[in-house]
Amino acid sequence: MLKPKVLLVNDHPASLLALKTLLLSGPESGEYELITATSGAEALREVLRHRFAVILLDISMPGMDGFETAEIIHSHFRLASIPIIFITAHYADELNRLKGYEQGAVDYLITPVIPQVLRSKISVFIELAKKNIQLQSQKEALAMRNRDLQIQQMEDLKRINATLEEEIIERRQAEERAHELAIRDPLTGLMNRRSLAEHLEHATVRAARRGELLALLFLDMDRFKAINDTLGHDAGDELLCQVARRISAAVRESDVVARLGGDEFVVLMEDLPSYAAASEVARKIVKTYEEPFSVASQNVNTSVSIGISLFPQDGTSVNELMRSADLAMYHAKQERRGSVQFFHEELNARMVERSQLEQELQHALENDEFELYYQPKVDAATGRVAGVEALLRWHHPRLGLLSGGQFIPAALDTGKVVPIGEWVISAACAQAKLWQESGAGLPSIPIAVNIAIPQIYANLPEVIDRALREYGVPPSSLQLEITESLLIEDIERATSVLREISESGITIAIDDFGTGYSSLSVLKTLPIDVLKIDQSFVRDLGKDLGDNAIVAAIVNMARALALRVVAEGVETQEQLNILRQLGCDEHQGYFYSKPLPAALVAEQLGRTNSTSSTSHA
Ligand SMILES: Nc1nc2c(ncn2[C@@H]2O[C@H](COP(=O)(O)O[C@H]3[C@@H](O)[C@H](n4cnc5c(=O)[nH]c(N)nc54)O[C@@H]3COP(=O)(O)O)[C@@H](O)[C@H]2O)c(=O)[nH]1
Repeated sequence: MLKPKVLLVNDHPASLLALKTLLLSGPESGEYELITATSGAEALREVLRHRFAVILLDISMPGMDGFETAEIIHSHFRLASIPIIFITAHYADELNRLKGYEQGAVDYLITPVIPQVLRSKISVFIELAKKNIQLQSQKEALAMRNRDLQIQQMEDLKRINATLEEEIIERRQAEERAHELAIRDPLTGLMNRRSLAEHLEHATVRAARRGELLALLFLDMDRFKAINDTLGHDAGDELLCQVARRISAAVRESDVVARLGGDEFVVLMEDLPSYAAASEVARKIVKTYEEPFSVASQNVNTSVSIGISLFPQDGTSVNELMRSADLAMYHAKQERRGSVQFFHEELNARMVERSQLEQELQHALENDEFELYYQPKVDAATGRVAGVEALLRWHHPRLGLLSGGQFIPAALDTGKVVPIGEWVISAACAQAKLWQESGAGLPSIPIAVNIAIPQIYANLPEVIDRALREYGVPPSSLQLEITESLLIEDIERATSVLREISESGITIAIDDFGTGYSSLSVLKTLPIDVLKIDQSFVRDLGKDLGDNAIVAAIVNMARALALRVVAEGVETQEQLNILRQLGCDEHQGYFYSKPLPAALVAEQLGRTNSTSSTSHA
C-alpha cells in the first residue's frame, strides 16, 4: 500500500533540520514519507506533484509567506482539503493564530514544539490519510470490479443476444420449413394438394370477377406402378422428379403445377385466351413424354393421360373442378393411354352406370349369372378346329347379355377379376371334361382362357391345378391367353409364375400381339407357345400394306422362335387368303364363327371338322 506523505516547509535550514530530526526520530516515522520544501513556491510545486496527508507550514518565509502559500494551496479545488498545520516561532499572538485558522489551518503550533504533541497531531492525519488511501484503493478495486462486472455483463448480454438471435433465426427457418412442407410436395418441390386447392379457390373467385376462362388439367402417368415395382422406389422417385420438370417446362411460368401424390399431377391455367389453349398445352405435355426418361441407367418409356375441366361450365368449386378433371382423366385412360379428354356431362352418366355395374358385379358370381361362350380357332393347314377361346358372357338381370368388353374393365378395377377368373378356369375345365366324355366325336382340343394380370399373382398355378384335378382333365386341355401390353408391364414376376405353369404342360399364348412392343429378348425369356396377332393388324389386311408387312414380320419372328401364330378377328375371305399366303398357322374370327354357347359351338365344331375332312380329303 502507498505510504502517506507529509510536507515540511521551512526556509530556515536549522529549523528545517530540527523539525525533520524530530519527525524522523518518532516511532511512527516509518508510517509515512517526509518531503521537505524551503519556500512557498517549492511547496506549491510539491503539492502539485504529490498528495499530502498533512502540510507543516512555516509562516515567516521570504517572498511568499506561509499564509499566502496556504491560501494558494486551498484555493485549488483538488488541494482544498489538505490539512495544514502552521508552525511558527514569531506569530504567536492571537490575531495571527486567527488569521492562520482563517486560511484553513487545522492547527497552529508555536516553536519550540513539544515533539510528542507534533507527532501525535501528525499521526492523526497519517491515520486519516492511510484510511483515505485504503478507501481510495477499495474504491478503485470496487470500480475495477464494477468495470469487470460491466464487461462481464456486457459479454453475457452479448452472448444471450447472440443465442436469442440464433434461436430466432432457427425458429424462423423452422417456420419457413414447416410452411414449405405445408404447401410443397417434398419430392418434386411442386405445390401440394392443399396449396393447389387454395390457389384454385382464389383463381375461381378472380376468374368469376373478371369474366376470365380457367382450365384444370388432371395428369396421370401410365404404367407408373409397374415401373416403380420393376426399377425400385428410388428410380420411381427420380422419374417423378423428371416428369415434374418436363411438365413445368411445358407450361407458362404463371401456370400452377402441383403434385397431388403418387403419379398424379395437376396444372391450373388461369386467364386462358380460349379453351383450345388448354387442349394445346395438354397435347404439348403429352408430347414431352414421347422422349424416353433416363432413370437408373435405363431408358424408360411412359405416357400420360390427361383430363381437362373448365371453369365455370364443368364446376365452380374446387371440388367440382377437381372431380370433373379426374373423371375426364379416367376416361382418357380407358379410351387410350397417352390421350387427352375434356370433361362432358355424358362422362358423369357413364360413371354412374359404371359404378352401378361394379356393384352388380359383386353378386353376379353368387347369382350364377356368368356363362362361357366359345370361339373356334381353325388350323390353316387342315381346316379343322385346333382349339377354342373361352369368352366370358354375363347374363345381366337389367341389361341382358353382356360381352367381356362391357364388364371386364369394371371387374379389373374392383378386383373381382380374380374370383371371376377362377370361375372361368373351373368352368373351362368342366366343359373340357364334358366334351371329352360326350362321345360326340369332339376332339380333345385345348380351351384357351383369358388371364388377367392380377390372377397371375393370386396363386394361379394352384388355382389351375385344383381345377384340372377336380374335373380330371389333362393340362393339355387348357391354354392361357395373356395380353402382351399388360404382361410386359411386370415381366419379371410374371415370367416365373408362367414358367411354373408351362412346365406343368399347359400352353401359353400372347394375346393382342403387336400392341405391347415387347422385344425379342422378352419373347425369348417368356415360356410361350403361341403368338396371337392383334385384330387391329388383321382388320385392314389388303387395304393397308403396312399391316400386311407387320403380319408378315410377326409370322417370320414366330417361325424363328418356333412359336405358332394365330390371327384373330378374321372376318373376310380376303383377310383369310392373305393370312394363308403369309403363312399364319391358325385363324379365328367371325368369318368362321362368333363366340357361341357350348352346345352351339359343339355343333359348329362338328360341321367345320366334317367340311374340312371332305375338302382336305
Ligand atoms: N380376363 C378375362 N378377359 C376376358 C374374358 N373373356 C373375355 N375377356 C376379354 O374381354 C375383352 C372383350 O372380349 P369380348 O367382348 O368377348 O370380345 C372378344 C371377341 O368376341 C371378339 N372377336 C372375336 N372375333 C372377332 C371378329 O372377327 N371381329 C370382331 N370385331 N371381334 C371379334 O374379340 C374379343 C377377343 O379378344 P381377345 O381376348 O383379345 O382375343 C377381350 O379383351 C377379352 O380378352 C375372361 O374370361 N377373362
